[in-house]
Parts: sequence; C-alpha cells; structure tokens
Amino acid sequence: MEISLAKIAIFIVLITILRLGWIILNWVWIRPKRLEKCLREQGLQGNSYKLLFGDLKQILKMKDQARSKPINVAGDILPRVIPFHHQMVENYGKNCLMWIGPTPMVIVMNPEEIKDIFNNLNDFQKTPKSPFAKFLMTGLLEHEGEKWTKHRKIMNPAFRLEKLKQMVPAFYDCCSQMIDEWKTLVTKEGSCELDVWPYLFNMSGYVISQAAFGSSFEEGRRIFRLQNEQAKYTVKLLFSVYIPGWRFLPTKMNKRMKEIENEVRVILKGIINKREKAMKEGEVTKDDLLGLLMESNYREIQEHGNNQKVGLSIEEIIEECKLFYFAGQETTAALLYLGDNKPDYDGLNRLKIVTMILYEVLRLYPPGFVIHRAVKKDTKLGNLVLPAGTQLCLPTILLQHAQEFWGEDSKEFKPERFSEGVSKATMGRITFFPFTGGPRICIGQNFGLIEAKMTIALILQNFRFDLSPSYTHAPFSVITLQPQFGAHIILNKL
Ligand code: HEM
Repeated sequence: MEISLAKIAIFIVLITILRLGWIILNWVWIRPKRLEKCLREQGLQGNSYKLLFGDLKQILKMKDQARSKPINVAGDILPRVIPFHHQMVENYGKNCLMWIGPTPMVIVMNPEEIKDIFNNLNDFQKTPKSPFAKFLMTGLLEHEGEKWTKHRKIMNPAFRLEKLKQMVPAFYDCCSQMIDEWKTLVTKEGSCELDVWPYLFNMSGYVISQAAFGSSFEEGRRIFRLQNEQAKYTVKLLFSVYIPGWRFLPTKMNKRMKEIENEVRVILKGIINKREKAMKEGEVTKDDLLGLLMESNYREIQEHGNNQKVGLSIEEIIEECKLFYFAGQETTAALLYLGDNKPDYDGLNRLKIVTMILYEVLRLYPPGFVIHRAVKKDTKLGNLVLPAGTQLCLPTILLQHAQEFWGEDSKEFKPERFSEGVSKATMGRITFFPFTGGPRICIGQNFGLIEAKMTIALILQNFRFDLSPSYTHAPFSVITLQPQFGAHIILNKL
C-alpha cells in the first residue's frame, strides 16, 4: 500500500513537471514561433524571434548607447529617443514585426489603421502591465470594458471646461510661487542661469495636488512626494528583467515600496472619509477633482436607486486619485506675450500663438511618445489578421516627425503649421495624437494645456529667457520623454 502511494506521488510529481515543462516550452518557443509564422505569411517583415528575450537585449543596448551621447540642438532626436523602433522602420518599412520577450509586436504607422485602433476599444485593448507598473499606472488608464465605461462616465464631469475654469486660480497660485522663487534667484544685475526642469516638474505636481485635493493641499503635497519616490523605484524595476514573485521578497526596495503604497492609501482614505462625511452632512462640495469625482459618483449612485454596483468604491476612488499624480505631471514650456494682467481662463483661451507653440512642442516632443495596444482574439486590421496575443506599437513620435505627413521641414520647429488648427495641419489624418484619440483620449488634455499656458504666461510676464550655453540637448525616454541633463536657461528679469 505504501509503495503504491509513493508511486502515485512520483507519478503526480512527474505529470506536474511535464505539464510545467510544456507550459514553459509553449510560452518561450512554440507559441511565439506559431505567431511569427502566421504574421510572416501575411507579408510582415522584421526580426526573427530569439529565445525568451526576443529583441529586448538589443532594445536596451541601443537605448544605453544612444543615451551616452548628447545631440545637436537642431539634430534628429529619433535615433536617441527611440533608436530601436526608428531603425526597424528604416530597415523593414512602416509595418514591421519586433519582439518584446516572447510577445510579437507589430509597428503600425498607417493613420487609417491608427484611427481604427483608437475607435475600437474592445478589439484593441491596453497591454497587460507588470505588477510593478501597477504601482503607478492603475485606475482609468488601465481599465477595460464596462469598468472603464463606468469610471470614465463618473470622471468626465470633473474634467469639463466649466469645472477646469474654476481651477485656474489654483493653477495661478502654484505657478506664481515658482515665479517668486525664481525672482529671488535673479541677481542684482537682473539675470541668472537656472535648470528650470526640476522647478517645472515640482510645480506640475503641486498643481495636481492643489487641483485634485484643494483644501487638503498639505496632504496632497505629501502624496506627491511619496508618489515621486515610488515612480523612481518603479522605473528602476521596469528596466530590469521581471522575475515573477520578486515583489514579495523582503528586499529593502520592496519594503519601501510597500510602505509608500500603504501611507498613500491611508492619507487618501482619510481625505475621502472626511469629504464623504461632509457631503452627507449637506456641505457644499469642493471644486477640486476629488470633490467633483465624489459628487459625480454620488449622483450616479442616487440616479440608480442606491445600487452600489454603479458607483465607485473607496478603493477605486483611491486608485483614480493616485493616477492623477502619474498621468498629470507632464507639461511643456514655450513662448507668448500677454500684457500685465493676471491671466484668467478667458485670457489664456485667447492665446492663439501659445496654443500653436504648445501643439508644435507636443508634435516634436510628445511626452507619451509610443502607445501600445494588444489583441485578445484574432482581429482584422487593414490587410492583416492579427492573431490573438499580438501587441501593437503606435509610435506617436515617428508619425509626428514623418516627412511624408509634415513635409520636408518636418523636423523643424514651426508653430505656424497649426495657425489654422489641428485638422488643417494634419489634413484630417491621425498623424498628430499626443493625447491619443477616440473615446479613450486623455481625459486631462485641457487640464494640461491650461496649466502649460498659465506657466508660459506668467514666465513671460516676468522674464525674458535665452538658452544657456551649458544646456545639453539630450531628450530621453524614462516612461515619458524628459530632458536627460535638465533644461538650463538664462533668466533675465523684465
Ligand atoms: C501635456 C499633458 C498630457 C499629455 C501629453 C497626456 C497624454 C496622455 C496619453 C497619450 C494618454 C493615453 C494613454 C494610452 O491610451 O495608452 C493619456 C490618458 C490619460 N490621461 Fe493624460 N496627458 C496629459 C495630461 C494629463 C492630466 C493633467 C491628467 C489628469 C489630471 C491626465 C489624465 C489621464 C487619464 C486619467 C488618462 C486615461 C484615460 C482613459 O483611458 O480613459 N493626463 N494621457
């Protein structure tokens, strides 16, 4: 009896090992080769699959090489920012195949196909993220299907223009604090050299804190600092090989990440509970993102007869608030002239040239420079049928720099391209999509543009600036596009 039990145990272990072996073999070889065959038979060119890593080693190597040398200010930034994809398109043409580990990724540069991808949310979904990326990018950015529809519906009212208008004074306060600091730095002669990047980065975080949490601003700032620290760890992990289960090991970094996660959660829960209590006691809702989100959520629940399924839970509100910090901290700087008035919403709205300049900055330096999607079932796209499990890469920055769409001067900074608006500049094609397009277009695009306009308006009211001789042109990709060695300018007091 004992022997037969031992035999059964050995048999089960063997079956388990064989099953595991099969799963691994299928994952690292059989499945990728099957997908490769299917894609190649349809005429797609590109790299052959390499065991387990695909093109990952080459991507990282080229990134490191590109990052090691800066470029000329007027130089082509594509080989530096996105060297691998750029080379692939040069070698194999606009529709080609690359490998992110064992996952095939098809580069798509046809505007009609990109339009299809943006409009068909169910066919083209977000790519699955590693558990590390989820520390930063959760909430609306990641949801799919009914959950996304519900969250987007509840969040939309908080981002409407009339609500954003009410946030303009908060933008103004954060921005003037930064300007006041700069004023103290300018010497008696009236000028100084400054790396403005950390100031702009911090300011956009404070704007989010103020606009998202208004009266709970101090707690908001604390969250901003914690989320910033979390972002640094996350980036470190995203650029290392992902080992399943690693995040559960008690390493110093894992422990700190967990601590941050818990502290942010506790602070947000505290703010939300306080607000909920005030709302129940009939207090007027605050005009910050959190207040508007909670009000919209409350209305949704009321309209559906207190059916909790239709609203967001506290946990879900917490995830959405955390996302504001990651998604909302991108901004750009450029030029304008605006009298001496305190800039208000209507004033900012009239700044046509600034809008053109911002669009041109977003065209040449889109913060989200590539967009990824995945197909879960066999899906038609143009002439291709993409097998389930294929991922898509929409290289925003390559399309926005392409001569074919923008003319011979496509690499030059020429805001006048946008003098008659985006659709004239693009001739109605999807060749400019810094905020993506379709129903999942960035919910915070107006928020970001108003904030950028406010910043430029205030800088130009107070300073004239030139590029510093110590500025090194080195745009590089972390998760978004950033200046590797900062943004050094010479500030001259007006
Ligand atoms: C210049 C500033 C900004 C740029 C260039 C930008 C860009 C983008 C892009 C490219 C996406 C789509 C990502 C994808 O589908 O894979 C996106 C989505 C999103 N953005 Fe922004 N964003 C900016 C500012 C903001 C701000 C200020 C907020 C919030 C306060 C925000 C919140 C979001 C959210 C919640 C989503 C997810 C929308 C959805 O999936 O329904 N963004 N953004």
